[in-house]
Amino acid sequence: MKLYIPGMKQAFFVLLMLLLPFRESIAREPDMMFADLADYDASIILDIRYATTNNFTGKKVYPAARCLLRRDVAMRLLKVQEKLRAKGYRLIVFDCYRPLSVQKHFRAIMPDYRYVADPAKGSRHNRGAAVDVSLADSTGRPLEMPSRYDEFSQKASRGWAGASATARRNSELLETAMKDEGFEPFPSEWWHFDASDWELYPVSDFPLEKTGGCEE
Ligand SMILES: C[C@@H](N)C(=O)N[C@H](C)C(=O)O
Ligand SMILES: [Zn+2]
Repeated sequence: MKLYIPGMKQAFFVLLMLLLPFRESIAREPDMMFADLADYDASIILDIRYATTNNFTGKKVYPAARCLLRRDVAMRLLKVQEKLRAKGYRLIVFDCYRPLSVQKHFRAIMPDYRYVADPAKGSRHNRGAAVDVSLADSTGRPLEMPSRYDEFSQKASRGWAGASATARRNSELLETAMKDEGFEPFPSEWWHFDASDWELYPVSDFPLEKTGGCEE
């Protein structure tokens, strides 16, 4: 026996139409998971300064020297490393995901938007969508750059005219490699790069634990 309900076909069609945009939004949903870079590539040099006293605060701020990034952002950074290694270079990573509470602490010490983002808006680091990086040669020796990391002065600005030719060439090499994989250079800091789709990711404040804790 065939069951026939009047208007059934039309109702099915309307339901389908209602569900289509929902399906599209699922397809566009970004990957919110965090990845620990060390789980993927041991050739990237981790020099997580905020896990040491060698940073602009003079204090150890992170309990662990880890680079956590949104998974897709981490995959892009791995591609940068792969391409650089083929040319005889390696990435040095200074900072990745940074909890919002740490951003507030930094901002209290350095209240200048050119060097520390406003925690009211959230840094792209707080979203797991920014990295502070430099370059080393294949043996791990850091390359000359226009300034020290977190040197909050005009020396850190991209295209600073006072940089040596070598430092300029090295920072341009880094910039090109990062841009090629979808990272945007930050004008006042040669080391800082934002994932171009950073807006997709929410600001987070989970602590950087010694292990685990890779979720929002
Ligand atoms: C603090 C410095 N390393 C940095 O990452 N600055 C940018 C602007 C930020 O806070 O997002
Ligand atoms: Zn940064």
